[in-house]
Amino acid sequence: MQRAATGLATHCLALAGRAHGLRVTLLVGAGDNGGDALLAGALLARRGARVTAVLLAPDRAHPGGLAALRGAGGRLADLADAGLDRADLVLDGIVGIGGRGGLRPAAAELARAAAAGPGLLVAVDLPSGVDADTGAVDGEAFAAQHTVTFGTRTPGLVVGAGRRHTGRLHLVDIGLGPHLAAAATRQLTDADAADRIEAPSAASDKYTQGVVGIVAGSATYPGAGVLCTGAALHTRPGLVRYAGTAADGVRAAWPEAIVTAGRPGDAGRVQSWVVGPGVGTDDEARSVLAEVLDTDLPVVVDADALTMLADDPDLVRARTAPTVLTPHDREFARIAGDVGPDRLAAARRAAADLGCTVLLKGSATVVADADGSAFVNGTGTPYLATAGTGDVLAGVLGALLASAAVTGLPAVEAAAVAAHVHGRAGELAAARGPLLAGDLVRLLPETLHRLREAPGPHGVPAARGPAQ
Ligand SMILES: NC(=O)C1=CN([C@@H]2O[C@H](COP(=O)(O)OP(=O)(O)OC[C@H]3O[C@@H](n4cnc5c(N)ncnc54)[C@H](OP(=O)(O)O)[C@@H]3O)[C@@H](O)[C@H]2O)[C@@H](O)CC1
Ligand SMILES: [K+]
Repeated sequence: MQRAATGLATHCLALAGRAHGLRVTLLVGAGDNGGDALLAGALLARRGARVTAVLLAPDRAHPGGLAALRGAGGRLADLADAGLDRADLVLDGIVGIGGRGGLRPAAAELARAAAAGPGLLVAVDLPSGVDADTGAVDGEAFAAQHTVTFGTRTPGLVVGAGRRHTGRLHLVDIGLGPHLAAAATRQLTDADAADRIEAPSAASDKYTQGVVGIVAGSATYPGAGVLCTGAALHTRPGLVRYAGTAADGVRAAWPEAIVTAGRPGDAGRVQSWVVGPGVGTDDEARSVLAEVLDTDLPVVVDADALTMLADDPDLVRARTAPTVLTPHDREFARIAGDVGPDRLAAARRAAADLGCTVLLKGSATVVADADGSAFVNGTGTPYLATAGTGDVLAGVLGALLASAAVTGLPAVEAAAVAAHVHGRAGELAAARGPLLAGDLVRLLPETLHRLREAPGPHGVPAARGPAQ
């Protein structure tokens, strides 16, 4: 706890820019979260801050924290005299990972008053009122501008409403060890993603990198085919085959692809399929979807194919090869019912029911597998909410699944890597403002290069480009 409190106080000092004369209000619950706030408040008081603690349960406040604050010259105040209308900094130690259900009335009132006041709002470990596991908020929650969290990124900080209440996230290492890796829900780092994308070696040829087949777009709307094929080509420079009625548009845009205007069966040998973006939902599209799902190859089912699948989900249940569904919330609802406030649980439920991997797109994309293992994506930008970006994600994922068929990477990890890469490409493209989906395609090689150069756990780049 002392380590957590020291890290917390250090972040507060950096955010406030000074300690001397700083007016700090601590909102303190009865658990260790309140203890962290009291201990950090004591450290700030020793540096000259004017610290006031408001105790929600005076009889049960953390004794060590309370003694430390008193010893450092901090003072206690009633709920009615919290000073939130004049505080420079508010530390939310009402409740952390031990919280259950929505905030109780007194706690909710403090969260509201803090939000209405002028102080910088910093949550201790987790904004109070946010469900640590799901990010769901039932009623009121502390609207943090910054959250200082300990040891690991709790899923609730990055998914659902929790993400909006977290503000900027700061991680304090308290020596908990690698429990992120052991947790059922993980978040990839750049180094994790790079480790899972094999760089081509001198021994590679276009087949050993995996060949992806794309069924996307239509004669009238070739755009989805062009974006999806371009994304696959820029992710794995192996071989990309295209089959469908957008053949002319795709051929003109990407002479590197092998293109047929025929059916998937006419395309030649592939190791994975992407089916759905912009294909429509007519009888021809339905029969093409059935043909692709009838193969024993990994398949990404996206966009229109998800709409068609909603009429016959058994097409996926019957498969033995990996299937990855990539719905946004409305597509998800057609197949598996409303997403609801708990996105991870919804994705896990659908994955288990259909026996596949579900990549649920949104401001925080989550990926779940039938066995319950799951990833919360940590990359991206609101600018990604624009036409065609889903076609790009499907192409990236198809390419990674094709190489996964060679390397043995589980489909759920390929999906998590695809979401991570897609988000990083979005961040790169959005550096100068709004982005177009085509920008993502062009920036994929640079994005992958940057991931490989990202520091790994030992401070060296995770991967050093093509192996010799
Ligand atoms: N674990 C670790 O390794 C480390 C943990 N650390 C820290 O410990 C924190 C976890 O501490 P914890 O387990 O004491 O629980 P905590 O979050 O303080 O909540 C319990 C209190 O909240 C109350 N309460 C509950 N629901 C509520 C609601 N809806 N609305 C209002 N109140 C509600 C509940 O009340 P009760 O039900 O008892 O009446 C009880 O008083 C963690 O977040 C981190 O900060 C670090 O120091 C470093 C190492
Ligand atoms: K908190």
